[in-house]
Amino acid sequence: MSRNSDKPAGPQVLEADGIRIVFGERQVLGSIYLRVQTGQIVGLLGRNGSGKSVLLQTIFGARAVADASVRVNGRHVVPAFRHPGLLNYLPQEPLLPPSLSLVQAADMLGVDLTRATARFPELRSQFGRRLSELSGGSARLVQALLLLHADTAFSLFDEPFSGVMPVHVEALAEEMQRLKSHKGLLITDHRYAEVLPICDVVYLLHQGRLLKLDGDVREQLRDYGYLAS
Ligand SMILES: Nc1ncnc2c1ncn2[C@@H]1O[C@H](COP(=O)(O)OP(=O)(O)OP(=O)(O)O)[C@@H](O)[C@H]1O
Repeated sequence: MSRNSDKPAGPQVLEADGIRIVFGERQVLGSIYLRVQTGQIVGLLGRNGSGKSVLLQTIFGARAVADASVRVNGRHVVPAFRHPGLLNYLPQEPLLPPSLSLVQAADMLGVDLTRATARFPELRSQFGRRLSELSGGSARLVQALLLLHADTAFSLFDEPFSGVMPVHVEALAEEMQRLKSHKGLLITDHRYAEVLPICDVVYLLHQGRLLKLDGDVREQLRDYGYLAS
């Protein structure tokens, strides 16, 4: 992975707070403070509809929210996506144009496709195919790998494991752990059994509040009704 020479030498810290979102009568996000540092994988869990996607969209800058503060090393970066090399974001929906081949998609993101897929030999025969010609799970895997290997300080992943078969979920989780030395990752995914072991920090979004979980994370996830008791 090439690194931009103008990036700060030390760790970078992404912080978000002041994000308040109300839909109709319901406050989806209220009391939020989130911190991700380069070198960390941060997990964001929460029940369906708790606001995880909305939070990621807001941090990325795709959703304009009055008073939202997103900072990197204390510097205001709203909307964050406008800052070159700062962060990328995999939404729940497909991100890349389906007509692109894997080679073209990798070129567009400045990623070395051979290196990005080195641990996924099955993908090698598909380099010339369009994303639309891949299976749903393979297309999801390729997009997650390309964003992971792209030269940004942070990556935000909304359900990167969705539809990906178990053997590749494991390999993708390992790849995330390997690459976190280069960047900070914020991941939300209901595959908690795969997410928890790779996380340095786990947050739970519950009734508009973002709770940082310490100690017995699974017990707290049960207490808050995310896991069955
Ligand atoms: N444009 C909108 N208008 C009204 N309500 C919305 C809008 N966008 C999101 N919501 C509501 O905000 C809440 C949070 O949605 P969000 O997609 O962030 O949840 P989530 O935690 O990502 O859920 P899931 O785990 O199902 O993906 C939901 O109740 C959703 O219906």
